[in-house]
Amino acid sequence: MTESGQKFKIFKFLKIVISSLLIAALLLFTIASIRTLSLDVNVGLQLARWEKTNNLSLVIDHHQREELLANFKEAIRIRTVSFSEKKSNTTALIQFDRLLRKVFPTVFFSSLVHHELVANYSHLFWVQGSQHDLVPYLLLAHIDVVPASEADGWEAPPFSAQEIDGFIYGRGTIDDKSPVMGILQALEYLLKKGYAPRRGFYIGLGHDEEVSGFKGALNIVRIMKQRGVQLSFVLDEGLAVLDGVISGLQGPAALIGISEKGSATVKLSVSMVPGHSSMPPRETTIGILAAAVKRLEDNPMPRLFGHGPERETFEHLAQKFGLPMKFMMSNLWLFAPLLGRILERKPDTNAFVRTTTAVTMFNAGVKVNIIPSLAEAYVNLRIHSAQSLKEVLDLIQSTVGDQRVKIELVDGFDPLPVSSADEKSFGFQIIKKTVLDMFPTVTVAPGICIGNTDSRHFKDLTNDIYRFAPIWFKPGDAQRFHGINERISKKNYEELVVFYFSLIQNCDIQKLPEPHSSVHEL
Ligand SMILES: N[C@@H](Cc1ccccc1)C(=O)O
Ligand SMILES: CCCCCC(=O)O
Ligand SMILES: [Zn+2]
Ligand SMILES: [Zn+2]
Repeated sequence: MTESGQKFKIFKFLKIVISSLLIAALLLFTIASIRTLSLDVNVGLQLARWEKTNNLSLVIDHHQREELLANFKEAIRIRTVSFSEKKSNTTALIQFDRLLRKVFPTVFFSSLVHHELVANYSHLFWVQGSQHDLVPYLLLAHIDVVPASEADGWEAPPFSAQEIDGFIYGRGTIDDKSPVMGILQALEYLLKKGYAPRRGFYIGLGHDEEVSGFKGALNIVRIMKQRGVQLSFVLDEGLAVLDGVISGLQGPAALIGISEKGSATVKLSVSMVPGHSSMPPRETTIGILAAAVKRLEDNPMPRLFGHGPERETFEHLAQKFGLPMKFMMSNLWLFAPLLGRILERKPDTNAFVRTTTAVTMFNAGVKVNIIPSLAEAYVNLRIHSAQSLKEVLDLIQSTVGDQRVKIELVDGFDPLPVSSADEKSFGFQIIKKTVLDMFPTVTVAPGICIGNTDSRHFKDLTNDIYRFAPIWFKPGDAQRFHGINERISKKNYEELVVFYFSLIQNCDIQKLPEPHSSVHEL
């Protein structure tokens, strides 16, 4: 072959190689832009700036992981105890404010974030979104904790944040400082990475949730109402990931609270003329009140299992039970009464069955040789969604059945409205997606929050209030709530940070995809 013939052949070969490379490059670019476009539609702009990820270790290094745990421990050590509506540890609340400013500088100095103190010790953050037509949401948590005494049997001092077997022990580790610190830590990392939300959102941190929220949360609501704020949804503390807690349930279940029980705190009192204990009446004030309290405990409120949002919970979870429970849960129309009798056997599942009655305080007597002039007891009830506050008070009246016992309602409210949880429910689906992205084996179901939260104050600002944090509860862990040895594993705390880290990004979605697609494709 002549030299020119060879050159021509080489030229032709090169031409083919270059054009195929160009076609391949074009093809790759097209695929990548379709994927980015589709993901962009689903998860917002930040992909353009940096890859969205659920994996914290892709975002932070080992040193930062140590740092986030140190920040959390420091928060636990500050004794932000609420004793009563009138008595809080304000020094600790001020210390806590200083801690937040110290460990989350990017949050406090970002031009995207507006921070204000509310009622001196609560915090309201507004994180501006680039797309003003997207309705904002609220992440809610509380700084205050209930009292704790090491003498009650703690394995580690309740404000030490001591590590034992990978768990951080302390009051507030689950209720509610892990969400407080988890939300802000997630935002700190997002802002540091150059993330800017499309959908604006609020972060509310109340300082008196454990004693009603009338100063913190209620003032945050007042400010929001003054500014005409409407919310897409609220996510507050509440239910969790239950793993082995509901007997017979195969695998962990993330229950997202779509309502919460009502509450009533009732004061019972008996008074009579005091006297010398050497000449006692047949019954003293203590005896009369004790008998009344005993009648309340011996006559629990009626079983209402299946008449509230718990119905949806068990219908969602039915497939995760073995027979016969699966059959029974799929036919609650027939088996609800029987299931109620099964679930009422344990305190944490009895709370799904009825209005619960807890005698929590009993005070009487001043001296061993004086007939007590006054005996007082407080009863705390959490009202099932199918009952009203008035019905409960009437039942207490009839059960006590003794004119000598004075009955007073200290504070109370009806069960809360039920939030949406269908495939069109933005907040529910975003929370569900975020949970499933992190814990693919978990079953997500709507649930009734058996305790009460600050979120109830926000019911005029949104129809959709959810009570959930991805805190992992094994059997017995529910007793740590307001109990002894409250704790969270280091791993679970990091998961909380990732959860909020992902949730904030997932909320940038313009709108939910059509219902036919699985939640995972959001
Ligand atoms: N969250 C606490 C305190 C509280 C009680 C009642 C109403 C509101 C808040 C609880 O559920 O016990
Ligand atoms: C049990 C779920 C909510 C409890 C709220 C609290 O005790 O702070
Ligand atoms: Zn609490
Ligand atoms: Zn709480």
